[in-house]
Parts: sequence; structure tokens; C-alpha cells
Amino acid sequence: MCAKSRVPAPGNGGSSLCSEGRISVYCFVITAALVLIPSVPQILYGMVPQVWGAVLWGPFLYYALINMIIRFVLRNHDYQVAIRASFLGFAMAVSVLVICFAPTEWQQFGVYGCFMSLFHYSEFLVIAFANPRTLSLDSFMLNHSVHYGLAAAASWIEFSLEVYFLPQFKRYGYIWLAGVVLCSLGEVVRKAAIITAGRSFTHLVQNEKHSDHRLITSGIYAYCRHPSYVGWFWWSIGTQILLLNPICICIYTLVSWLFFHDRIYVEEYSLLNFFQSDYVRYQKRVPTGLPFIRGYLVD
Ligand SMILES: C[S@@+](CC[C@H](N)C(=O)[O-])C[C@H]1O[C@@H](n2cnc3c(N)ncnc32)[C@H](O)[C@@H]1O
Repeated sequence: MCAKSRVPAPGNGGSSLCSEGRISVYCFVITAALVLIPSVPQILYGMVPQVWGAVLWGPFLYYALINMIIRFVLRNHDYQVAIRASFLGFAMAVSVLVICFAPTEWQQFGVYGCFMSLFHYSEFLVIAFANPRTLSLDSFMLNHSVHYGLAAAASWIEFSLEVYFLPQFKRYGYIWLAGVVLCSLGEVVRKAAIITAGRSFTHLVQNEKHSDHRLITSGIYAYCRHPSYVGWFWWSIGTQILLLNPICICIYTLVSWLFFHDRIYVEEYSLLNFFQSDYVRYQKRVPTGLPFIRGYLVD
């Protein structure tokens, strides 16, 4: 929970960021900037680096240095927030360097890295803004589940094998740009949902109704009942389209669909208990937003 400076959430009369949120912004931005700044002349003017080792190892040295400073300055929970935000800033900066300096077929992986690091960092940041009461280290979603980690590893393995054995396939036209569009739209829809739901949004599905849990039916929730899942569903498929990973495109689509199908069923069971006829009326008016998923319907 965002314990220090109390922050009213949106819809509650305020918009400033709690202290953990601010620490995360500083660590994410400063790490990304410090890792990128030494390569700026090469990125902007295409200057050939004098020492390639500096491009390869420089970011890791800066990152190690920043982590030592963070260890020295911060303690306990603030330190835990800082090292996670700093790691994601580092991942973002290295991804930009991959886009700028890696061989063409690896550049997509850099774009993918940018989307991954932005997604995880912005999950924390947006919860810090929208519902600081529930903010925790888990809000970075870095340890979401074993399945999530395995899915990411599978996509890296498929990408690497195909770059090695079928590099021409990885440069196939501009299909990967469709992945960029899907990831961008998915990210915007998910974050809009979190901000709209505010205090009613929690990463974990609630089985007991909190006193300030209100039924949200306005904004993006007027168009679909589960916008944050809609955003996440298309974002995850988008990551595999941008990597041009045909096997993972199929697996991600199937596994994400099954995951959200079951999750929405369980979540709507609780929501019906919490809000009863109000939620039934909402269900009649508004679709789930995910293809062929109808949710928990009361006859
Ligand atoms: C991870 S959030 C997902 C919210 C929603 N399913 C979505 O996709 O935007 C899960 C929490 O949001 C709450 N929730 C879901 N829909 C809601 C609504 N329309 N109004 C208020 N709370 C909602 C659930 O009770 C649950 O604890």
C-alpha cells in the first residue's frame, strides 16, 4: 500500500502521486536516461563508436552503479520499489539500444522489449495514481504467475530459433507493425480501464466487497464490461505478432482466451453477489468485450 503521502484517487478530488509512485518515476526515468545518454551521439548522428565494448558493456556498468547508489540512499520498501523501477528503466533503455544498433532481424525484439518494460512499469504507476490503497510490489506484475513467465520464455526461444534458422521469415513485410498497433491500443485500453475504475480496480479479484467498491458502468466500462482484460488480451497477442512468432501467436491466443474466459466467470459471480440486480442490468446492456465470452449469466 502507498503508505506515506496520502493521495486522493481520481474521482476523489485529487491527482497527485504518492511517494512510492514518485520514487518509481525518478528511478525509471533516471536509469533509462543514464544508460541511453552515452549512446546519444551515435543514435542521432550515426557516429561509429570508438570502442564497441562501450556500447555493449557500458549500460551494464551504469546500471550496476545506479543500483549501488539506490542501495546507499534508500531502505526497505522504498528500496524494493526503486530497484524494480530501475530494472524496468534499464530494460527499456537496452531495448532502445537494440533497436538502434542490433542487426535488422533483432530490431523487432527491441520494440518488443520497449512494450514489455513499459507495460510492467505503467501497471505500477497507474495503480499508484488510480488506487494507491492497493499499491504493492506485486503491482509491477513482474511475478504474475509461473505460466506468464513460461509464456514469455517460450516466445523468446521461438524468436531466437527462427532468427537463427529462418531469418528471412522474420523480416516478412510489415506484418509486425500490426503487432505494434495492437500492443499500443491494448495498452491504452487497459490503462484507461484502470484509471476509470479507480478505487474499484484491484489486480486480484475480490471475493468480499470493500466499503468503497462501487459498480463502474461509465467511461470505457460503458462499451465493454471487462476493458482491462480486453486490453491485456490484444496486447499479449500483439507482442507475438510483432515478434512474428507463428507458434506463439496461436498458443497465446488460445491460452489467453481460456484464462480470461475462466477469470471473467469467477469475477462476475462475485460482482453479481456484490451488486445484484444492478449488475444483471449492466450485463444485459453491455457485452464482455472479448470474443465468444459471455461471462456468468443469471437465467
Ligand atoms: C483486475 S480488475 C478487472 C476489472 C474488469 N474485469 C476489467 O477487465 O476492466 C478485477 C477487480 O475489478 C472489479 N470489477 C470488475 N468489473 C467491475 C465493475 N464494472 N465495477 C466495479 N468493479 C469491477 C472486480 O470485483 C475485481 O475485484
